[in-house]
Amino acid sequence: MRTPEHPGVHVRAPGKINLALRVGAREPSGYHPLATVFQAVSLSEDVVARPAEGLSLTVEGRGCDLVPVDGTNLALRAAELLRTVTGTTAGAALQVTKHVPVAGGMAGGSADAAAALLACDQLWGTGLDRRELVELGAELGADVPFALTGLTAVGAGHGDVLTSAMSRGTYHWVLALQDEGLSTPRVFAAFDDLLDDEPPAPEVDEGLLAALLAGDPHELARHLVNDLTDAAVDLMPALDDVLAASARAGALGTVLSGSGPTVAALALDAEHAASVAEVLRRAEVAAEVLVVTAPAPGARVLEPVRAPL
Ligand SMILES: C[C@](O)(CO)[C@H](O)COP(=O)(O)OP(=O)(O)OC[C@H]1O[C@@H](n2ccc(N)nc2=O)[C@H](O)[C@@H]1O
Ligand SMILES: Nc1ncnc2c1ncn2[C@@H]1O[C@H](COP(=O)(O)OP(=O)(O)OP(=O)(O)O)[C@@H](O)[C@H]1O
Repeated sequence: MRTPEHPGVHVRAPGKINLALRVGAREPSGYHPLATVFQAVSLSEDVVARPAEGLSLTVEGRGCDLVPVDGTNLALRAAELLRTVTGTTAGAALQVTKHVPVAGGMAGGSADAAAALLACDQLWGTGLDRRELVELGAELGADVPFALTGLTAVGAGHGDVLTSAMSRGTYHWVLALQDEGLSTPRVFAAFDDLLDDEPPAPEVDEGLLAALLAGDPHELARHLVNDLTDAAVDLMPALDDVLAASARAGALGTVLSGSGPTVAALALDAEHAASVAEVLRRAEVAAEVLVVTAPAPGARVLEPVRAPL
């Protein structure tokens, strides 16, 4: 009797915001040392991996027109890397559904890579453990390990050396999304251009970690910081209006996420978040305004994909 074909594996992986992003001086490798606090949010990416000959990819959802579907796509690169490392000859048809804005500073591509790694690992039965997947993820991009682990974590090195951070409670964020993205290497290059002196070695403020431990959004708001803000505004001057409007909208605090242009505004609770979001929408400084909660879990397998009837 013929075994029915595997219906596929559905994995969801979160986008992130950086509650703090401290950046040091460019290293000879071209990378910058970072000290960052990541928080995974409820805006996430979906990847379904189905059995197939060879590797193929479709991308749908928010900003999908801006996403390459060739071998440079991070989800395809992740599947290819897993094949090389494990020596499997199995294939997969990957279906990516995007919700995280493309080039928005929220690591959507990295979430796709994390989700594809886990989905293909499950589909092919390669049986790598979480630690091995995280190591593979780091080869694909600095933000991929965090998309696998999720929740709240301190990132050192290039952002890929993670230590989990204790966090109490649920945080309510209002995200101001832009239509246009910002290129991460360009923002780091602008950061270098704006420097007068060598920046100090980056460190995360203990006050921020204490605020997370206490579950105190007022205290957390006081410690939000991003050293890439001036560089991102330099490349996209309209961001100044977004940051100002977010501050005026009554949020506890605001911060640029990663290399931008997404701006995150912290609210006290769900009701406050809805009112901040409404004020921001009326200010017409963002292409889209969303309310999300955090921390969210890392890449995880969802219910089995149903076989076609
Ligand atoms: C800015 C952050 O979003 C903060 O979370 C991330 O560090 C960016 O991570 P990412 O998009 O996964 O970045 P990668 O794909 O690893 O790097 C893209 C480019 O950004 C610059 N880059 C990135 C990370 C880093 N610590 N220093 C850098 O200078 C480098 O020019 C690099 O070639
Ligand atoms: N699966 C993917 N989804 C989105 N972009 C991808 C993907 N694969 C490759 N890319 C390329 O990577 C670029 C950056 O993608 P991404 O959306 O992850 O940016 P980002 O959120 O600013 O990243 P980060 O916060 O990690 O710097 C895109 O402009 C696109 O050209």
